[in-house]
Amino acid sequence: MTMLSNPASKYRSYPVLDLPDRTWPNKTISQAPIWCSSDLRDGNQSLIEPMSPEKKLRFFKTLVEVGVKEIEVAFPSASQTDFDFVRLLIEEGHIPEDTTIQVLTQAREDLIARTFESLKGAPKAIVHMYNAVSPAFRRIVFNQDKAGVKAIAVHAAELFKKYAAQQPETQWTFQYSPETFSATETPFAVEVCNAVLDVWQPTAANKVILNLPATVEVAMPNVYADQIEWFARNINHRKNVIISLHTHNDRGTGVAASELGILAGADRVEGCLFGNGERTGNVDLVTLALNMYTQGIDPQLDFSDIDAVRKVVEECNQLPVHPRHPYAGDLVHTAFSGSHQDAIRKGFAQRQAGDIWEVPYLPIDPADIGRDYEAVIRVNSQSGKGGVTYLLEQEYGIQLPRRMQIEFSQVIKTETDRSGLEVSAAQIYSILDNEYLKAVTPYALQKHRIQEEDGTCTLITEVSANGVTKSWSGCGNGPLEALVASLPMPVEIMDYHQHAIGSGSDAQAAAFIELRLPEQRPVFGVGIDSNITTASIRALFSALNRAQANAEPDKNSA
Ligand SMILES: CC(=O)SCCNC(=O)CCNC(=O)[C@H](O)C(C)(C)COP(=O)(O)OP(=O)(O)OC[C@H]1O[C@@H](n2cnc3c(N)ncnc32)[C@H](O)[C@@H]1OP(=O)(O)O
Ligand SMILES: CC(C)C(=O)C(=O)O
Repeated sequence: MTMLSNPASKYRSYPVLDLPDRTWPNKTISQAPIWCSSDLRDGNQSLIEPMSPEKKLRFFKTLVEVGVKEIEVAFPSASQTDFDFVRLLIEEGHIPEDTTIQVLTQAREDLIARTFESLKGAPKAIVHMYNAVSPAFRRIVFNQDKAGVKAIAVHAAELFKKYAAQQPETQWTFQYSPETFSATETPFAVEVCNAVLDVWQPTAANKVILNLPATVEVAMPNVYADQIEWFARNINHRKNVIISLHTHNDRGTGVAASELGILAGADRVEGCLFGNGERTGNVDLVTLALNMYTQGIDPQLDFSDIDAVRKVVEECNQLPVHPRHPYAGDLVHTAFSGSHQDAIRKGFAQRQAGDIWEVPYLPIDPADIGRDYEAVIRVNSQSGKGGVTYLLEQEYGIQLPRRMQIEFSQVIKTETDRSGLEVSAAQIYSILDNEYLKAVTPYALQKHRIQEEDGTCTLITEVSANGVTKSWSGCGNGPLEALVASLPMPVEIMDYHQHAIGSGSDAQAAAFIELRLPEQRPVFGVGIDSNITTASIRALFSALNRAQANAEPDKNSA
């Protein structure tokens, strides 16, 4: 089999509503929805190995810590493990007062009875019932017409009332999902939901949740948003109904669908952390929440330590979070490429406390979600001067002058091109050390002495020149001028910079000198020492030796 030249012979587009007066495109999200995690149900049912009770409990506690207030914890009629987990939460008192557990059941009496049984003694609970209502499911799965499928839902709604009445100690919230909602004629989905509401009779004090799943994502997110808006306009008891979204990600637009669904009037969102769930997953609650956060909206979920949350989720699901996963992936705050690094470095440098976040290429301050800045810039052969400079600054406090940034990044690029690998900050420093600080041939400074008299400085150096010890002496207005005067060859100083590294008694000085021998291109030298004059002298020798190395062999020999 290959892809078809005419896919229309096999695939068709799903129903699109006629909604010319749609309002959602003009809206913005201004507050967080009610969040419901389905990690322990939809997420769990899609795992290679479902979670053990210990893992489920660990995950549950993490969800509570993050701030999720509604947590779908099980499908209690599906397995003894799920049933027992609900019992454990209730009997061992793991459910905080402000948190409501939710459980799912098919619309079948035996399963409904078992589901209510699992909840005995719960102070409050959301009981969630579903049946698929789309044409394909009516025909293929239920072999029922519209009336038959509606009757399944209505009958189950009646059973909910019956079983709930037998456990009056619990404060019940009922939830109904017309499964495959997004692949259903929206008027029919409304018709079924209205029939369920006729049974449940929601009130302001006891609202009903109508959860509208994109069970399989079958169309673009704008189509889903139209369906939500149409549904919200036409459903009875709108004020007493919580419209909930449950998007999957088959087309890769689960997040977009939920966001547009919120614009279209939804009050609540079900999903999973980092997007686990059937097939391509449920909508990722972390991405949704942090998308809001980066628009200045309090998401009411706390991901201040996103890596700790990720660790729990990865260990419980036994699935890795992709390195490129929005916000949480290992590489998502990292720039390897030169122009990105340059812009990020400038963004950080120009930031003032209290500024609106505006660091190029970083939609969120990694520190807000517990990430440090170490991984923001990493250097490989795609990198430029900005990255190299940033790492030396951050890790070693060394601030290369601008022209030296250009020169040194070429030194690094030669190395990364040769190896094809990333270079760490430590490797960059080691290259700087070998190339500049250890540039001691042909001239190795042994010692120096400075005398100052009547504003004139005399500098005497003892130098090993090609292994022969020599003494050079020169005068000038300052040590550097005196040193240049002492050299046995003409040199021109093109640039000079110095700065302190660190503070207090451990402080060091870094000096950078750009020097040119006649008819040669300028090169930099670097010196680091606790004494600034010594650092400068070392920098000059470093530059001189590097210039000599570039010079033709028999030129300038002393
Ligand atoms: C989109 C979702 O994620 S929905 C949730 C899916 N999650 C799960 O299924 C959790 C695990 N499920 C299970 O362990 C099992 O399905 C059980 C224990 C719940 C039920 O198992 P079984 O009794 O063997 O039934 P099974 O799941 O195979 O369902 C098939 C029957 O139920 C009917 N059915 C399926 N869904 C529903 C529903 N929501 N409401 C009413 N009937 C339904 C089917 O039409 C079929 O009926 P038929 O036998 O007359 O043809
Ligand atoms: C049960 C429903 C909400 C579901 O999981 C889905 O449709 O994906």
